[in-house]
Amino acid sequence: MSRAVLSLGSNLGDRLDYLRSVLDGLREAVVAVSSVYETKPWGVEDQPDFLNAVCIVDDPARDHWAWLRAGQALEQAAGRVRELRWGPRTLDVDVVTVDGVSSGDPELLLPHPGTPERASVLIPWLEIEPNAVLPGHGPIRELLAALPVEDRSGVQLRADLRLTS
Ligand SMILES: Nc1ncnc2c1ncn2[C@@H]1O[C@H](COP(=O)(O)OP(=O)(O)OP(=O)(O)O)[C@@H](O)[C@H]1O
Ligand SMILES: Nc1nc2c(c(=O)[nH]1)N=C(CO)CN2
Repeated sequence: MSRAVLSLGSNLGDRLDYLRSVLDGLREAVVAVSSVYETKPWGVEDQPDFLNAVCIVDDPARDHWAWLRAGQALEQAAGRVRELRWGPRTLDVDVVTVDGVSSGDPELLLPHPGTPERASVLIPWLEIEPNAVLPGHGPIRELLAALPVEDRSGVQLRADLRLTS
């Protein structure tokens, strides 16, 4: 029933391993995975750089709430402690979009409202889905082009780090 775009982020501990834990945990549902990017922190700037990636998952048995719960369970398994909003974390899994679903529920806003401003989501997403459209906002290629150049240059491909073999 639902195909979702998930954004993955980590800036504490073994960052790559935490991102990998998501792909391991959702293995049977993963249909596409971006490269890994090293990104300058937005929101709270005085914190370590993040590794970010985007994956697309598809599972007829899961609805949008199930994707949120799956992401939260993986965050917990990574020992994530909720402290500061936009602060450092071992693992962050955000549900960016779920096909055909829009939601104003604060527990699960869809599409995720931060997406149009976040080069750390748009760049990896564009890599695996170049023609993607963010519902209510337009083609992600255009959203990315509209961001300040310094936002885009803060997102660097780490070709040496791989999530898949
Ligand atoms: N699309 C969504 N994906 C993930 N969490 C969401 C979404 N919409 C709302 N939430 C809610 O956001 C709450 C806070 O999530 P979290 O601590 O990851 O925020 P954050 O990563 O600091 O900020 P941001 O959501 O802006 O990236 C969660 O309890 C969750 O229920
Ligand atoms: N570059 C980057 N910055 C962030 C990120 C993230 O994933 N990437 N996540 C945050 C927590 O919401 C805060 N800031």
